[in-house]
Amino acid sequence: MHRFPHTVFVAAGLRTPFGRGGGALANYDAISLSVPVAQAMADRAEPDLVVWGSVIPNIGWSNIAREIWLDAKLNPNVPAFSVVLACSTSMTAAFAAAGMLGSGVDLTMVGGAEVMSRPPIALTSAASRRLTELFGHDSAAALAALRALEPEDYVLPIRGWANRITGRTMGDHMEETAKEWHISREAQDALALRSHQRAVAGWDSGFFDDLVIKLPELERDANPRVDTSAEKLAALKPAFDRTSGQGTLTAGNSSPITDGSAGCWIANEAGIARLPANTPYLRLVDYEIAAVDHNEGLLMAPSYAIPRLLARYGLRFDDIDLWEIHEAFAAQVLANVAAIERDDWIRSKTGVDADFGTFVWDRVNPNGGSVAIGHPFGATGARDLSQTVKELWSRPAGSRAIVSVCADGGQGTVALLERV
Ligand SMILES: CC(=O)CC(=O)SCCNC(=O)CCNC(=O)[C@H](O)C(C)(C)COP(=O)(O)OP(=O)(O)OC[C@H]1O[C@@H](n2cnc3c(N)ncnc32)[C@H](O)[C@@H]1OP(=O)(O)O
Repeated sequence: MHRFPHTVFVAAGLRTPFGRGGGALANYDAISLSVPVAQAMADRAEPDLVVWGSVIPNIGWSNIAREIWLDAKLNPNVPAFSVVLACSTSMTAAFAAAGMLGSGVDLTMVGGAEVMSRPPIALTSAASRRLTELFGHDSAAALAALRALEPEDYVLPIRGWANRITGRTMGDHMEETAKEWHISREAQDALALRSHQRAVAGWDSGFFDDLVIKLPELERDANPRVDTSAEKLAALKPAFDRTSGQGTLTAGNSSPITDGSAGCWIANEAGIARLPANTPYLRLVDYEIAAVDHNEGLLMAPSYAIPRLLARYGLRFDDIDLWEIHEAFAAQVLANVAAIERDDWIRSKTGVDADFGTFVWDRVNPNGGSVAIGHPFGATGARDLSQTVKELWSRPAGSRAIVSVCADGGQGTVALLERV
């Protein structure tokens, strides 16, 4: 079975080091933080198309992909467009680019960025209507109205990283899902500790050296902690449910506020041949995008997408050599895996009637995940893809990987990759 009419490859790209919110990269914006990534990647090969995205809206631009490319002073004849699908933004950029290969588009640069340190402050529709009407006719009155703005005239579009419809944060939603799936604090902290230990080991062993560019302000991811431990994680107070005594999500087992930009390559055979000879790449066999109602769990869509994707190829858990699962929260990884381990749940929710066997936990995120590395929304998919490509590149031909990224809005993207 083939998803695409042609063979599609994902090749490892580059990213910035990921900075802590309010830290070394806080003075960048999503464009300026992506420029060095685009330049470093274009030094390796000029793409035929650029697809990029950033989740937090910015009033100063709309097509961020084109702005990055032009600010990077690269060939203006290369087209560029933007996509947004919450935390699955750069996964979606990859899928969009894969579908556009052919007819002169052989090599595409895809990715995303987020500067979570600087969420923009906007005005309500009513306040901006008042001002724009005045600015057209009476500048003095407009300036007076500007000075008279009240706190209720302002909007923080990403208020505490909240879902627009429910007004509740991602953490609030996940806390509810964790309770529903009986995900223990101990299991969450254990996953978080593993994430940090593996990310630190990945840096120490040089795994990240050719995946991450250096910036003057930061040369290595700032979030992975050498100084964390099971005891320190257990001592942290709940971050979202602070009052019931039942809260289990903490600053330690949640992905932190992060700044970063990441890219990778999507190409056909002709495009892969244009990359430097030592560039690792995998075949993008297929992908699945799922969407669920909020009440099913805001971050639970991967558990709908994964069974559908595995069943399409008759694969069982054991056939997947590497699972790269975005860790929005440790609890979200655990809840999604708990769901796909239950045959009855899979059957009733997805219509897939299959026995996938036993989930192999030690194949998950061998070089750390978003809890330790950080999660700049738009960049996470491209980071996950590059990390997967690099890891599976050292495995035998035929090895397979699943990359899974949950997203606000009850959506999720999952890719099936294979070492050729
Ligand atoms: C959006 C989508 O489409 C899908 C998704 O991915 S959903 C996920 C999106 N992302 C989010 O929602 C972000 C979630 N995270 C957050 O909101 C915030 O990080 C948070 C509220 C959980 C914590 O914020 P915070 O309190 O400012 O964190 P921070 O100051 O770093 O840590 C608090 C304390 O815990 C400590 N700590 C954190 N991690 C630790 C660890 N691993 N070990 C030991 N201590 C740790 C810190 O040192 C700090 O201690 P002090 O107060 O003594 O300095």
